[in-house]
Amino acid sequence: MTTQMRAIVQNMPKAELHIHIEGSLEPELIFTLAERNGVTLAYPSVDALRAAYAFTDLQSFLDIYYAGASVLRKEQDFYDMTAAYLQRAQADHVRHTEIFFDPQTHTARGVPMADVINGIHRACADSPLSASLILCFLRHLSEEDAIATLEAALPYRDKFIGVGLDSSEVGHPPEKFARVFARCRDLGLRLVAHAGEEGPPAYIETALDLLKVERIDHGVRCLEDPALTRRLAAMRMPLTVCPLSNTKLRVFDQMRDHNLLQLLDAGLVAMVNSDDPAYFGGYLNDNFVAVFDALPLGLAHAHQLARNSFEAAFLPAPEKQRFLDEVDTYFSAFNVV
Ligand code: HPA
Ligand SMILES: [Zn+2]
Repeated sequence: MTTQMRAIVQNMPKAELHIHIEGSLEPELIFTLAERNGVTLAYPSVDALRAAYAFTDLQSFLDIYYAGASVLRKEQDFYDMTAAYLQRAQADHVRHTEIFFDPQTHTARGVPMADVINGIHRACADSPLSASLILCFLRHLSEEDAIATLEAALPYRDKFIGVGLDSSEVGHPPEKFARVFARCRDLGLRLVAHAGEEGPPAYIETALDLLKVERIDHGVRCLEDPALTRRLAAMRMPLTVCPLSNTKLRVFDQMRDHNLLQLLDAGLVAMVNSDDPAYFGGYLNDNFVAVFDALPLGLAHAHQLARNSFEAAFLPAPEKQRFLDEVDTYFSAFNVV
């Protein structure tokens, strides 16, 4: 990528729609919080912890990700983690972000739901960024556990806009959560699910048909099924693609093997996200630079990715339009609108 192209992509207004807040916990903050809370870590130093970030698949990452999250105990811990992410996102010209959080990881350790949600929400309220929260159910746990988690979160219903589904995908298909997603739909919550990251295209189909999700997180394996790909394009179903995550977790061996360009060429509403930036080697602009360096993507693709990020956002129509206009105005300086 040229220096000019790099600057254009870094400075363009964008939305981030696939970021797990626990995945923004940097090793330095893990050690600070461990000390503050009297938690003993299995690693003697920041460098030793960082050295353990050598993943072979999703599960090998999740084991370390849940261990890192164990230092989060108090409302202020959740606040500090979220405030750090929001500051970093601002530096990457993120205008709007929809943040995933995994309450079961914390409530299982005895942290009150109130402290999880209030800490993350308070940091969002204190930030100049537009930010909303999406509560994710851990799919390796039971649907009963997800239902109990939803009930525990309902007193804070005004502090999150939707629900998602994450953690170990293979062996935990969307249909396992059909009833809790139906309940969330009745409550007026927005619905998303991780599907087609490590799992087969059939999981994308059941996420659409049985969970009735409005976005697919990852979804990169859809291209294995041409009929599904056409369906996703026709319904303008967004895919929240995470390039650095996909290479670190070996969904693709190398960035030059990533299918982002094929997804865009198929007419899919794909955009770039960071997933778990503290673990995968970078925040949103690092993902843009990595994928633009490896693939033949140009100015028109950058414009499309920025537009897609706002089109896919759960924002009221006037706000969404203002962001889309901001994107078009930004790119009009380069003659590609
Ligand atoms: O990429 C992911 N996939 C599934 N679960 C997750 N939890 C954090 N990141 C991920
Ligand atoms: Zn994810």
